[in-house]
Amino acid sequence: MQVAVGAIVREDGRYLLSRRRADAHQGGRWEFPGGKIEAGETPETALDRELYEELGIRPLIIRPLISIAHRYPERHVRLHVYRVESFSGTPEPREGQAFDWFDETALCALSLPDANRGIVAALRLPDRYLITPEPDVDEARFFAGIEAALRRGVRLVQLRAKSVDEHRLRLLASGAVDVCRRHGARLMLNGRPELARVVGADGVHLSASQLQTVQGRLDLENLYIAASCHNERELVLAGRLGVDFAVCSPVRPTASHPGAPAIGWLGFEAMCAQAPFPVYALGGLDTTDIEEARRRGGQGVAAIRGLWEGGQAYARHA
Ligand SMILES: Nc1nc2c([nH]c(=O)n2[C@H]2C[C@H](O)[C@@H](COP(=O)(O)OP(=O)(O)OP(=O)(O)O)O2)c(=O)[nH]1
Ligand SMILES: [Mg+2]
Repeated sequence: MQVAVGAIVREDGRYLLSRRRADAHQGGRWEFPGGKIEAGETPETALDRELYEELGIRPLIIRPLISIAHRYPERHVRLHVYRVESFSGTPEPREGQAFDWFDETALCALSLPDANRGIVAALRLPDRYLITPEPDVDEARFFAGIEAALRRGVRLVQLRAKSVDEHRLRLLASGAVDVCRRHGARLMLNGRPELARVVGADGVHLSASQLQTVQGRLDLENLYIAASCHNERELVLAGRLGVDFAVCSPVRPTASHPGAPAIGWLGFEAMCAQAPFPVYALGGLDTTDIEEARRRGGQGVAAIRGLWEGGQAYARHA
């Protein structure tokens, strides 16, 4: 079943959610308003009709957010989710449903249909994800580089330091957490979940090889979990593990991974269609590619060089 869904956002950043009728599928849970796409409709026209029928409003500015396929035991759905950034009219419960406006924290505490986990992640994540270049001995310059990116608006950072020992990684991670905190940004640690917790990181980023070793769902409570994926098999593993988002690469051939076969924008698009969570494009990209990544169904762009000091190389791995 194809479904059009609207994440309606108000000026104060709150989202409108309605309560599903007790006797409906997923009854009693909170939903983003929307409904079934009927024959002859596009997702956009269905969204327009549904929001009018359910709330008496007309969407004015909408932006594709994420597309999610989900199998409930009793039906399969594909949710075409839009961020509704402006609308006309005043929302009223035209079908007798309860509805309310929720900020991000309240949203995370609601009981939502299982398919909605990826919607909430997409709403909370930014459109760029900085991956740090491998740090060299000049740590001051390394932290200054992170700080400069944060000043340019980066809000999500992965500390990736593959060549350092555990002790130095811990120091670097603590320093990176501090810098990110000061800018209201989140830090993902490429490393062990225990270390992420100890240093106060916001999440852990798993390599594709770490993905192979985890069995079942990984429950890290309030830590974000992300993973690097290069093909659809790895995306399936990431889904089983319950990641919040993934990075798919390489979209273009890169200097840091010479010889790795590029997936191209078409490959990226196919991976986004498969993933029930937000996906960043990685590999030879910078901020000028964000629009393309979003058109292909992605959350945005992840980059080392492309988000670092205006694209300058920092070290040999950058
Ligand atoms: N509207 C909406 N549907 C969702 C969300 N998450 C989610 O899994 N779904 C599922 C639940 C349903 O199986 C399906 C929507 O179908 P529906 O039957 O409620 O659609 P509708 O509004 O056209 O319903 P109705 O007129 O028949 O009452 O999508 C969500 O956030 N919003
Ligand atoms: Mg509905």
